[in-house]
Amino acid sequence: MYSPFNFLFGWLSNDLAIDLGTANTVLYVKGKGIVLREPSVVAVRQDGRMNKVLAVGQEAKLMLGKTPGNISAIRPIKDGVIADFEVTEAMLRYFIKKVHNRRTLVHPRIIISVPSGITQVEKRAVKESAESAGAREVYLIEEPMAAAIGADLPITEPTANMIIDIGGGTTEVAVISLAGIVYAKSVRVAGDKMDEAILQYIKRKHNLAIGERTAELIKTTIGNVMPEEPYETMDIKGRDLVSGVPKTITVGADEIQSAIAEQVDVIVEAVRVALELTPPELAADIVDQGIVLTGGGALLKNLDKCLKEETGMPIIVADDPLSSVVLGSGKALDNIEILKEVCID
Ligand SMILES: Nc1ncnc2c1ncn2[C@@H]1O[C@H](COP(=O)(O)OP(=O)(O)OP(=O)(O)O)[C@@H](O)[C@H]1O
Repeated sequence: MYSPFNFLFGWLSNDLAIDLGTANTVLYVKGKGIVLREPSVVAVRQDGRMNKVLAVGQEAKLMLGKTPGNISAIRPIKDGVIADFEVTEAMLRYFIKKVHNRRTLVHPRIIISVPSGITQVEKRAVKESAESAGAREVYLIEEPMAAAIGADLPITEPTANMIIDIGGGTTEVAVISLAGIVYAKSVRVAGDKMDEAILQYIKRKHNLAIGERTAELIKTTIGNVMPEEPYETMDIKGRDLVSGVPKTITVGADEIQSAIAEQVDVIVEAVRVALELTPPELAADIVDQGIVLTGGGALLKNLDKCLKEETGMPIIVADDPLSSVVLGSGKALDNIEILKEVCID
């Protein structure tokens, strides 16, 4: 409900929602909406024992695979969890400062989304890195819950809300009812594993070495789970593994489909298992209301069609799948009642 106090509080507040993703970090400021979206990459130079941060986000991503010996472009989040604590903290500190116009005295309340079913140790790492980066209070929310709120599903109703969130590191499949998670499964197969599979395929089939950025570009350009003839093609550059010199080849969408088939199967299987384990009354709701697809992986061409064919359920791609998680976390932050119900310890 609108109130001048809420308005004023929202305006003065520095509270943040953060989707600390394997591929992208997205920040939402209370009262303003999404204010930052950058790749979760940090370029670090090793000076003896000290590490110096050279670049963060987009600038650092451009350096992936192109750095000289003493500089490394690090992705500190792996499979949805913190793999490098120090670098994650430096990245968070940089992003928080950036959205608060480099004011260092700001100590916001922060809500961060985490994969469902992560360990206590992994949760503590997220909380501590946010605290070290300047947070006053840290709340955690499970990604599928945040994605469901962000996709405007009626999570507090006694009805099944089924969500599939496909990110860079994890695919989360969950059924939510009455603001609680009835079923959740997180599998560590998502966009990154598809990129890796494309990279290996090009190496094996075409004797061409490519980097992970090129592999991702192939996926987002001609990646298609059910391509049709005439197949889309793309010219890609890499290093010929036989002659050792740079070379350009043409790949087709049919090839990329077979390269990522194993990863797509894992996702389909996770959804099938979730449907099998959902209590019958809730399963009936899913038949009526369908399953909502979020995360960057939802943009993979025809994945929705393939999931529909494999499960027989209606599949709805969220309006802005790359933002669902952070928008949901932001909504929770805006509403204390929801925040109390959906946050985890
Ligand atoms: N058009 C597209 N087609 C296929 N994949 C895409 C497309 N656009 C983005 N992606 C993929 O989506 C993934 C990133 O999605 P998202 O930002 O939701 O993940 P994340 O939140 O960083 O990861 P996680 O939730 O696993 O920690 C990347 O693997 C990216 O390549």
